Amino acid sequence: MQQLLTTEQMRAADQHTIRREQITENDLIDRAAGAFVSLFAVEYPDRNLAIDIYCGPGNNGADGLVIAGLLQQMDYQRLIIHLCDFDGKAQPAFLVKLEWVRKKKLTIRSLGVVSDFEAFPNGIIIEALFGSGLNKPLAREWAELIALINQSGAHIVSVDIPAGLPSEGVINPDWPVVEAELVISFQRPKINFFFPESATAINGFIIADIELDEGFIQQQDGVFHLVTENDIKQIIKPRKRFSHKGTYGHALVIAGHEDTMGAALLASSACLYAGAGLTTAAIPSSGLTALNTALPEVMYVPSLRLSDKASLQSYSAIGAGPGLGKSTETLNKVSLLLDAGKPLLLDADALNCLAQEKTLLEQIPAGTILTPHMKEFDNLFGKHESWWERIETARDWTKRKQFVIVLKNQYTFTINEQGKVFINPTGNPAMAQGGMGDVLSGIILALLAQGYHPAQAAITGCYIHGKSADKLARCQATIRASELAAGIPQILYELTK
Ligand SMILES: NC(=O)C1=CN([C@@H]2O[C@H](COP(=O)(O)OP(=O)(O)OC[C@H]3O[C@@H](n4cnc5c(N)ncnc54)[C@H](O)[C@@H]3O)[C@@H](O)[C@H]2O)[C@@H](O)CC1
Ligand SMILES: Nc1ncnc2c1ncn2[C@@H]1O[C@H](COP(=O)(O)OP(=O)(O)O)[C@@H](O)[C@H]1O
Repeated sequence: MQQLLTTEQMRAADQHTIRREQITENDLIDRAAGAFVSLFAVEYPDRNLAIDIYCGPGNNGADGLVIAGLLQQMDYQRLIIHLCDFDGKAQPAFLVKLEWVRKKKLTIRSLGVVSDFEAFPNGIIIEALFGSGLNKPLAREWAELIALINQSGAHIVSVDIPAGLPSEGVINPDWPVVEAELVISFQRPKINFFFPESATAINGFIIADIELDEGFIQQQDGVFHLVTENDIKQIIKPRKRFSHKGTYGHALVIAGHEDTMGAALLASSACLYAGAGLTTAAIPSSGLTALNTALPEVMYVPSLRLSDKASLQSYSAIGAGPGLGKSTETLNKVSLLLDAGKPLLLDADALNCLAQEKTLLEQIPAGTILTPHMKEFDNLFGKHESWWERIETARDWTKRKQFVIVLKNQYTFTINEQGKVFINPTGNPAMAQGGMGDVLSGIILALLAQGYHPAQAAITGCYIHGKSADKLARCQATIRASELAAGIPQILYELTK
């Protein structure tokens, strides 16, 4: 997993690197600027582009100054530096780099008043006003300048992080923030890049490697981790020689209602494709013909027959919720499952019923996986004003009750029993269609049935789900949940070969 760092941890990594390599802060700024321009030149190769570089008073501004000098060395012809220091707080590193850049034949303007703002029409603004040193919302001249930058019509490229966006913590959508087309960030994405409230500030980001000590970074005791394909390859076990259907577990999918039988079919098919040895669907009898036609490999049990603990004993893992409907019957079934002593996944209406009977939350057994989207999460655990607070609540619950929460979103967060957060990098907007969640629960259930640890099943399931969608999205704009499910075996093949 890639450890994501808070600003404080990133500063510690800077200091560690400075000590270990016996370099100075100024050297690190040069390195950061060098890494920035290498990526910038790939994204914007035209040397005749008009580029305005807006520099603030701290190290972020110092980066901007060196970036300007390096772009000049790379033959970018139309560069103008704008110095912005409304508060008269220029930092030492900034002053050193200013002296350096003044020796070059570059146009340098001081922005005394905001109304002097100018930018090349259709040009590029490299925004280096504030980076991770932001310590309060931007106000007065800064807020006005940001509004002008955003309205300029220029392509905005931010250095490290858009000015005004905090690196971690609550993002208040009312705070002024630069709206960057691209952010070139150093070493690691900031934690807040993965929260939906950053959407206004960030259209896309790429990471510039500034060669901080990776060993030190990975040793930090961080909460947030970005999942990588390598991690997933290490978790997934290839199918064994001499194995048989009994080796891969028996999954029970409790899902579907007369009007929502598709949810049960989607979850069951994903469970099959993700490799459960046996899959049984507990659905209303009205769905039997559809089940036999669409998924002949899946067995059937009338949901009414699952009436006591003994009736659940033959299953290796149970997933309940997709399309079940909010009813007393569903609530009774969920109560029974909480006491079944089996690896358990609760989704959709199973969660909606728990939300109506909150005392049951305390009875959720350790190791259970809950897969809510934002609305289901808030129904269960209370309304939240920000995603940061939502994650804090999820961490409190998982640590206290030892269950796992999969909070679904563009970047789905899996929160494990220790309160660690694992951010899923796969997936895309072509997935924004009904039925996707049903497929996700089917995949995770299949992994649970195969004996994967709950948090690993959740992390791996999210990755496979998004990766199957990413493959389809290479040549199609929208994806049906059933297509995504059918793509799972190929993804598993790629991840295990
Ligand atoms: N490891 C890394 O990530 C590295 C980061 N570097 C750069 O250093 C930046 C951080 O530099 P700094 O810590 O100097 O911070 P910034 O350059 O982000 O800003 C610091 C200055 O802004 C002031 N300030 C903060 N919030 C303000 C507000 N709302 N209104 C007015 N003034 C405000 C502070 O008092 C301080 O004077 C990073 O974003 C990055 O660009 C690189 O230069 C070196 C390595
Ligand atoms: N824009 C997107 N980017 C990445 N993943 C997405 C996107 N839109 C939806 N998804 C994924 O699709 C699934 C939707 O789940 P859910 O809201 O429960 O859907 P449903 O109830 O319709 O099955 C989640 O796993 C979510 O992460």
